[in-house]
Amino acid sequence: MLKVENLRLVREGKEILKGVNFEIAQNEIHLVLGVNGSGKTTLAQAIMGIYPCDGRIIFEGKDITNLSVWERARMGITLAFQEPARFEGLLVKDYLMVSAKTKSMSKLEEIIKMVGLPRNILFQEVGENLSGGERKRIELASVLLMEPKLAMLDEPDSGIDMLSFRLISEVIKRMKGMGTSVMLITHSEEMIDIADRATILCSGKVVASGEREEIKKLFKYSPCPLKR
Ligand SMILES: Nc1ncnc2c1ncn2[C@@H]1O[C@H](COP(=O)(O)OP(=O)(O)OP(=O)(O)O)[C@@H](O)[C@H]1O
Repeated sequence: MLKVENLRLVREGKEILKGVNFEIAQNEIHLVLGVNGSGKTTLAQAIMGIYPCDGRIIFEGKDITNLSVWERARMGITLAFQEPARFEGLLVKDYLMVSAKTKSMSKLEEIIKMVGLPRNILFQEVGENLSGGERKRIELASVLLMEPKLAMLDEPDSGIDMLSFRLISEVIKRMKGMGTSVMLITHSEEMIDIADRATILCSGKVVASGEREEIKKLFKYSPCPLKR
């Protein structure tokens, strides 16, 4: 469903993506692994259309390289940020309602339960009062409510406890069950077990892409062979 061809991206004179090629199949959980600074977040931002880049991005057979973020979002692509949202004064229910495809309180309640949060959190503010883990789950709830075709999740596993880690893994599997393809960005190999396939990014290049177990072994052996 997504094909990235020879993607190149330069920011402030630095080449961050150096000709990235990879594909995500329909209804697949695809893990993008890479050490810090390998370009994972930049790749997701380029696919979302946040930064202009050279190369081609094909989504469901259409060339979307020159489309805006909003046009891509309308086509069913979404990106959940690494640092979850903070909006002082905005209630969780209102934050979620903006992105929800089905705008009903019962849908919000169902999803908030799915991500393991209590119903009353809907009436709290999306701000400092919530922990990082809670805001991560709210971010995940907002992605679920969008019902996207492709969800790119940037490090949903960072800064969370083991219990939340299991719950987030379950939610990602359910996303797949609901027909969403998932591009999962992480530098932890623990999340690889829920993936179907994986890609290793290193210094802005794809060094391997393929079956989960094969990539898991490769990453353990040599997480970034291009780095000296
Ligand atoms: N605005 C910018 N200008 C110049 N270089 C940048 C800019 N933003 C990011 N970079 C550089 O691009 C490289 C890739 O960053 P990116 O955040 O995409 O990596 P990452 O793999 O997601 O890292 P992490 O695992 O630490 O989140 C890094 O070396 C970073 O310093």
